[in-house]
Amino acid sequence: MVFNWFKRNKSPSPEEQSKASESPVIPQEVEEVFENAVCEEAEPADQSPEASDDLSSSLLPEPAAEAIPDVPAADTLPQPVKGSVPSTNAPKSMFARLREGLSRSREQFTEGVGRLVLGKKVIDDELLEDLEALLLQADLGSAATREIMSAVTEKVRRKELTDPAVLKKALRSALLDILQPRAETWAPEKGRTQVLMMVGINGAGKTTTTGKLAARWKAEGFSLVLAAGDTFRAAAVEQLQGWGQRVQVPVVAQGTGADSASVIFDAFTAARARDTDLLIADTAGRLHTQNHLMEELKKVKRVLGKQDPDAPHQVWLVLDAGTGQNALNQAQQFHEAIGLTGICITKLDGTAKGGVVAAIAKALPIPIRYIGMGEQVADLRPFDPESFVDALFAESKS
Ligand SMILES: Nc1nc2c(ncn2[C@@H]2O[C@H](COP(=O)(O)OP(=O)(O)OP(=O)(O)O)[C@@H](O)[C@H]2O)c(=O)[nH]1
Repeated sequence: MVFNWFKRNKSPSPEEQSKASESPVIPQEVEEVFENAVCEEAEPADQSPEASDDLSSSLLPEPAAEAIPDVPAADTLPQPVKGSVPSTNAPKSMFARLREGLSRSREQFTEGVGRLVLGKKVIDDELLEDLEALLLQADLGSAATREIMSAVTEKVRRKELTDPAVLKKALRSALLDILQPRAETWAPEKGRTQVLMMVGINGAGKTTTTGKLAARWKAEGFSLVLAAGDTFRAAAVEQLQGWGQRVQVPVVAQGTGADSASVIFDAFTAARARDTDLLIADTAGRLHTQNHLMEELKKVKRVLGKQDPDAPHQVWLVLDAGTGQNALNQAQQFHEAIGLTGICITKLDGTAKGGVVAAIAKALPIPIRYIGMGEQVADLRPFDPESFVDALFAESKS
């Protein structure tokens, strides 16, 4: 029976299980769980009182009521751009979407620069001061602002930049210098089960990003399992199950209040047993200032490490761009606590604070993996500095 395995194995904690054996023996039931889980149609949930207890641990249950966006084919998704391929090579609709998504940030930043230079004949100290204030207002943060200002000021001093009308070009290039070192794509590999842990504060977009990534990689031919490690918010489990249903990816879940490390540990055991390429583990939202909750994340890491010393292979922080400079604090503190290997910046579509991407890129040596600018699967795009900057500096009307 699909739903019984986790119940029968609830008693030993992950730590106890891993003590028992370095390479855990995979019970036959796990195989059965997967055989059932990967079927095209999920079994209808048994509503009897007896069965309802078993439903606390489940794979591919009923879809969540919440609407999950349609999953497009892999070749229609925005692809990572390697090297410095000009972004103008990207399909127009995708660039248009990016440009549209960044419209509020563009108004704040680029159009702000346009207003500053309007009618100016020379780049003087007053203009440079106003520019500095504008960069800070656009949430670029002090370190990125300093770097951009020193690049611009140096060009002005050397008389390489005299015309206010070409200031945007200099800004574009300085911004690109900050962003380019953070563009590093990552994708699952065939041949070993990797774990990607998603972390972040409440509502940043962890569950949604987990679902979108699963849709992308499933469409690219990878096998996946999702772990509903957010055992705190009941709706998060349903939300992830809805994504699992939609993209036909098994979801390992237990009831609300279950031990998150245990859920993720079980999911990893099951994923390894089936040679699944990737386990994506969603986790509960937590403030970077809540030490006990940060300890919980460390426990998840520890427990996974007992099955595979390299696990979790990736730990990605999901940041809501709208939190502006606070996103920078979140990134710094999550990185200090658990060591991040990637950042996803969501909700760029709803904010004028897109400059925070530069603030994060400058402050932390962590790749920015994906940016989100909408609810659809295709709105989560691999981070490509060239097209990001192009979209930010695009003319409003074209
Ligand atoms: N506009 C927009 N909305 C987004 C984006 N990414 C996520 N969202 C929305 O943000 C809301 C919160 O997303 P969730 O994925 O539930 O966030 P979470 O981090 O899992 O939340 P907790 O479980 O409470 O910690 C949802 O309504 C998402 O649809 C984005 O890039 N743009």
